Amino acid sequence: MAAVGARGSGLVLPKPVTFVTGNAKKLEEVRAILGTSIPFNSLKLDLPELQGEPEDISKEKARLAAIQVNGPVLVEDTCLCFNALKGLPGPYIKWFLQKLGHEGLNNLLMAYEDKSAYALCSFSFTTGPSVEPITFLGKTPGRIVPARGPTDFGWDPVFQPDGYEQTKEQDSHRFRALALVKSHFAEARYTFETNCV
Ligand SMILES: O=P(O)(O)OP(=O)(O)OP(=O)(O)OC[C@H]1O[C@@H](n2cnc3c(O)ncnc32)[C@H](O)[C@@H]1O
Ligand SMILES: [Mg+2]
Repeated sequence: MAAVGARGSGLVLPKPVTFVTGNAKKLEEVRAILGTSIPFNSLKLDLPELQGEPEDISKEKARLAAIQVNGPVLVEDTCLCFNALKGLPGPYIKWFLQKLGHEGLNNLLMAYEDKSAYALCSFSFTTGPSVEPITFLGKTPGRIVPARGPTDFGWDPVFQPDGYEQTKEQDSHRFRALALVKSHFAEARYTFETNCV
């Protein structure tokens, strides 16, 4: 992977990592999961999103974010995939949720016995605008249920993860994908020329 220079055996990046998202709840979860393991700044920006496969959408978000930030960026795209609908709404869940609401999401599966679904988080990281992003995936299997519980984060009320007794921070699509991001950072041993603010 390209980086600006090497100090010791780690790669030296010109700036701290910026996590780019327009979603305050995502940012809250990423902060809670990462703690101080990867120091990062955040930037609230709603990036345009490609249509297509989750990994490609996430990588393209990272490319666009890196151009804006002109430095290392981390981005994330989340899908909610219904197995009976062959993975749809998938990356388009934001718009389905906005237009149909929780009840409408349940109604999409009315004609099917199979209510199983999975949440998929795709984080992409790049050290800068000219570097191909790397993607880290985390998946949570579960099922679509009538809305219950807190209503402050997206489709949480209608998605019941298998083994849902654990809290989201301990075991979720986001947690699993971020575990891979952390491993990557530990292996690469990045250091930064300037401190995070
Ligand atoms: O700026 P970005 O990071 O793209 O933020 P976004 O809100 O547009 O997020 P996505 O494009 O990834 O769309 C995912 C949709 O799923 C929702 N969502 C994402 N993660 C979730 C989670 O863990 N639980 C519930 N809803 C979630 C989110 O609120 C969006 O409506
Ligand atoms: Mg988005």
